[in-house]
Amino acid sequence: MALDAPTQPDRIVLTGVSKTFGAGDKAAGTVALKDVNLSVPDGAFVSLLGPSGCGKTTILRIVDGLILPDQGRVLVSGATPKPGPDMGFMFQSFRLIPWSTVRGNVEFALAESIADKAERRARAERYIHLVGLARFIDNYPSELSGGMRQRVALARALATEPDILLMDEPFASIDAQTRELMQIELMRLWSARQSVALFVTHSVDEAILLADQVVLMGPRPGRILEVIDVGLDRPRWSYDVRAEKRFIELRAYLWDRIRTLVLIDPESDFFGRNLGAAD
Ligand SMILES: Nc1ncnc2c1ncn2[C@@H]1O[C@H](COP(=O)(O)OP(=O)(O)OP(=O)(O)O)[C@@H](O)[C@H]1O
Repeated sequence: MALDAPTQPDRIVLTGVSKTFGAGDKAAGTVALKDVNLSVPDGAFVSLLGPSGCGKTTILRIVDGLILPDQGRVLVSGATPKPGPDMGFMFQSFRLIPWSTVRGNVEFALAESIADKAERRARAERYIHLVGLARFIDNYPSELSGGMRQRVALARALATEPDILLMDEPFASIDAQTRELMQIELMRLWSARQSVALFVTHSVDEAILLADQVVLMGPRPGRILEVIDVGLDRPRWSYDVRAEKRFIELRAYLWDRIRTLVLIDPESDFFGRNLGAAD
């Protein structure tokens, strides 16, 4: 993927990556990724968009080193990826420590990277405040709503201030108003640090709003169909980006592509439906 500054080194590189789950002697398995090539330059924010089951999460898990590809090569910062404090991730199945408070959950994530207790506490408080949970800092996860728990997980992922952020639908169960505020906070943090972000979302608007590039993925077997440069000015919170002609065109284009992909996927619940036709 070329950015405005072509001299930027690629921070994440996937070359010919394929992954099949559950392939055994008898079972053929599920092909999650097929020959995926992706290069993410330093400082880029990339959204992964595509129908359910197209392999978006699998890409994140391969990039963070939690699963290995069957074929192909993955390089993160020039080396084989492995989880560590330079990588922050927030997955759909984020797990909070139930017997620990909001503060305790975020501080725990910092245990490895910040030795000084006071510094760790200050950092945790800063991010808990940032996700709007200052009033709930001493509450336990069971005392929070689903969206609030998701915000704790977000604070935990951001607090380590990682060079690479891997986020799997981090705002999925957050209410619409809070989600907009969280998007702005994420953009602010990302632009201050210029870390690399790989962001999975089902929201076309969110994908465009946040990213430098939108990677459109196709249904099974998971492939990258297109990489689109968003090309909207930053900072995007300083103007009504959704009213821009470019935003409206991109949204219409991506919606049309995704709708078509869902309707032609035989494994989709909406396969073959004539959506939009009058009854
Ligand atoms: N651990 C696993 N074992 C078996 N199959 C798996 C596993 N993980 C993923 N898959 C399958 O691989 C395919 C890709 O899954 P993945 O979660 O990457 O898709 P996705 O695009 O993130 O989906 P969604 O948008 O619904 O979260 C799917 O068919 C899924 O069922």
